[in-house]
Amino acid sequence: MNTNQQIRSWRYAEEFPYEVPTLTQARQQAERQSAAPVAPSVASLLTVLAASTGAEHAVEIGTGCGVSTVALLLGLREGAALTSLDIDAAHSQLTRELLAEAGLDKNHRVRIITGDATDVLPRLSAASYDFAFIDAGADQAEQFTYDALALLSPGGLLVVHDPLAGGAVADPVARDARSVSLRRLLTDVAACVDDVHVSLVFAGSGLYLIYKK
Ligand SMILES: C[S@@+](CC[C@H](N)C(=O)[O-])C[C@H]1O[C@@H](n2cnc3c(N)ncnc32)[C@H](O)[C@@H]1O
Repeated sequence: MNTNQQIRSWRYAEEFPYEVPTLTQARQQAERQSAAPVAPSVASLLTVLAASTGAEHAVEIGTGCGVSTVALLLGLREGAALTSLDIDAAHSQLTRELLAEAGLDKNHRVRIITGDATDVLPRLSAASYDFAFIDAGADQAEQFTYDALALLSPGGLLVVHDPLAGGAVADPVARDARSVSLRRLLTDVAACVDDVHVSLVFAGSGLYLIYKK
């Protein structure tokens, strides 16, 4: 495939997903609050991954205004638990209201926690989650990834959003602290071949999938 065909195919894939009204509502709210939501391609992938892994205990870092939260709940089986963290109380509250309005908090055990993931993640039970999603910005992504890996039980899946920091990581001349930290994260985790399977996926802003053996 040449570069033009790749760009055309990427655009087609990005515009492909159909979103249910609750996701559209969450997306509009996120845009009003400037809490950049995951792209439709990422939301649809999260739903498929949450459903296909059969996850029972999921954790999300970076609730924002709930686009990824809704996408995860659409895929999680009935009765599954989702703990979602955000440092911003207004984002947490808007997401709680959205989930209640859509009835998405009825068939799952949902906890929306307001707090800094730096403090909250070490207090969650280690090796007790089978799905984790990180979308709380590039600055702390490296630390949150290792914290989230400690929360996963063997067989669990960790999904890190935007691991290429909007393209900076792939730019060989970018030497800023974020790009260096994310490149180190990608390569260090991938090198742990006895402990993980990894895949770098370019949907939306990109995803780093880490399966814990
Ligand atoms: C890009 S938004 C998340 C968007 C959301 N995943 C969605 O799809 O709608 C990033 C969120 O991470 C939160 N955040 C940033 N630093 C954090 C931290 N240290 N602990 C918890 N949340 C944090 C921000 O408040 C913001 O709501």
